[in-house]
Amino acid sequence: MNRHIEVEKFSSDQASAEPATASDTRVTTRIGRTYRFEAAHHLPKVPDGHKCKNMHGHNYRIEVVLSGKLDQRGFVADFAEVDADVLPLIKQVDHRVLNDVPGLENPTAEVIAAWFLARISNCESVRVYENDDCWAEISSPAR
Ligand SMILES: Nc1nc2c(c(=O)[nH]1)N=C([C@H](O)[C@H](O)COP(=O)(O)OP(=O)(O)OP(=O)(O)O)CN2
Repeated sequence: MNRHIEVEKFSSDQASAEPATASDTRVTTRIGRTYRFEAAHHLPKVPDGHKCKNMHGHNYRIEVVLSGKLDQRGFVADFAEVDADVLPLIKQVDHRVLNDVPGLENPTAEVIAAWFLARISNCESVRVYENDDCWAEISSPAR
């Protein structure tokens, strides 16, 4: 009998809940943009004999995620604003030896992801692909 009452209460709570919309101030919306760059690197901290100790290159892909409430335009951020933050960073690494870039002396995918996260406003996470199969992702601490 008690179980029956609980089920009825749950159904009634569900029915009264407002469906969430993108402009609902209770919800957080995420947006993402993908960038690409090509760069050389070597990993100085791997043991001798590891193939990545040698200079080599990757066609990197990075996925940048921002989150927040919608502004009056209906944007978390204009993708053009994300570009304004990220493209100067891409310019610093594209067609470069990453080890020469300040902060990327040990340019693992993990370190590269952290380097971007620290430099992009309101960034929730960055995922760096070294190739189609291997990636590293870093997330901001909960805001
Ligand atoms: N956790 C991590 N592991 C490795 C990283 C890294 O950044 N984080 N990086 C490397 C090297 O950069 C290496 O070049 C990557 O090797 P691999 O995944 O094998 O990629 P390749 O492009 O060399 O792929 P092939 O299939 O060998 O052509 C290693 N580990």
